Amino acid sequence: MSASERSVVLIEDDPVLGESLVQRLTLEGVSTHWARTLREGEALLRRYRPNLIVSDMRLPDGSGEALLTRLMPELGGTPIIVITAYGDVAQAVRLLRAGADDYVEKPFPAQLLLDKLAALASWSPPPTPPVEGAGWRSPAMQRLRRQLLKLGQVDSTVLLSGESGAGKEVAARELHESGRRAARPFIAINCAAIPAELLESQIFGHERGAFTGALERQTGLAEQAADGTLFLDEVAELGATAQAKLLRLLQERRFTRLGGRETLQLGARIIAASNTDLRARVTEGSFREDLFFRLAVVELKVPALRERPEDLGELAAHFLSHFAAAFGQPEVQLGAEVFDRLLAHDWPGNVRELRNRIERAIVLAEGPRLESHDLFPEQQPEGAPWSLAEAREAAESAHIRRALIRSGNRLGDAAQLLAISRTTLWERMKRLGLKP
Ligand SMILES: Nc1ncnc2c1ncn2[C@@H]1O[C@H](COP(=O)(O)OP(=O)(O)OP(=O)(O)O)[C@@H](O)[C@H]1O
Repeated sequence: MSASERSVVLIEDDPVLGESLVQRLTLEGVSTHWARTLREGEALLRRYRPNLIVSDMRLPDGSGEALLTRLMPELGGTPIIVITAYGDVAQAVRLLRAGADDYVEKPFPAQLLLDKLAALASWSPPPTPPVEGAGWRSPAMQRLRRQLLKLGQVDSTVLLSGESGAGKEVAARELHESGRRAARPFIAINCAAIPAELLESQIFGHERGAFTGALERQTGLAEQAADGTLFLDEVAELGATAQAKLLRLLQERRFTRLGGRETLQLGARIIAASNTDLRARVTEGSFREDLFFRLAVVELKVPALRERPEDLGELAAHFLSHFAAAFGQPEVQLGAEVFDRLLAHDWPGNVRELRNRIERAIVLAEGPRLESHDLFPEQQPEGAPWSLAEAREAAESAHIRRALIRSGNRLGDAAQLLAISRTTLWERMKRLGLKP
């Protein structure tokens, strides 16, 4: 992996430590996104898919342990290094057991973290599973599909609501692909992921010289969508200026590139989505009412995963076979009692959470069969307390397994990924009872 591909989300409130880590990491060619609070950290984690997460445990708005334990299963196989307070061994053990990969104790030299990072940052996310017809069995999803099919034949603007990860983008694509614009482009914009100052030029494009750095004319996404579909995800996050521009775009169906004179026609159909209650945003005054009514010509709700248990089995099977193949694993199966556990879970992160729990479990499980504790590591029964040495060994062997999977079980390549010699790898595997 080239250095430019490495990325880290750092959650650290200490300005001096944070700044020095960002500087060191940037110098090493790692692109670093720095959050100073848990809230910011959660937003960055959802926005980027970093190669590595580094998080302090004591933050102004709460405990990093609670955040990571909650998010870990949703983060797929992404390695996590936690920064713990000096001497808090119990916390380090708890975090390693829940799935963290390593920890550093405060205070620590930046170099120590960089060394740990070098060993872990070789992780790269596997390809996203295709959306291939799984997850539409339940009555609620069948009803939704019938509505999408009808809407594909007309041009009304549609607002999709539903919890994060429920499948709003999947529904938007289904509408597009089953409709009469299917052969045209489908362009998705995540309004929350693009900084406000860039959003306008992303949507409308710009002319050469429109602002400093605009060296070439750039067509915007509204133009690229042509007479296909423009999907605006997380519209609730648009600022006041962007809302005004979007309203004008919807009213006039015309726009100009930034710094341009030519008036262009909007040919695309608009689908918008929000995982927060847009009506409530209107009531509290942060979302324009006139824009809301323009967007919500037809409103559809994508049901949460907990409301459609009939879809769980099929989706789980779909993700299992995808990730097993992506990691070059032989067929992976679910243990007998796992299905009941899946049904009992509340799925706050919906289908995305299911996908990421399965991805993480396949990377970290010890055998070809996934058991409940592989999918829900944060809910392990306490049992006999682990010593720090045991927790470290478990994290180490999980990390070695990850390297073996990534290198197709070639010891030499895995050793290189782990930045250790072949002999050292061999000895560690023997000590940990791992088979190549
Ligand atoms: N039916 C499905 N089949 C396969 N994958 C699915 C399905 N539904 C959702 N997913 C996967 O779950 C993840 C979340 O889906 P999607 O992005 O559509 O959700 P969303 O509701 O738009 O989320 P957000 O509010 O965070 O933008 C994606 O990785 C998507 O591929």
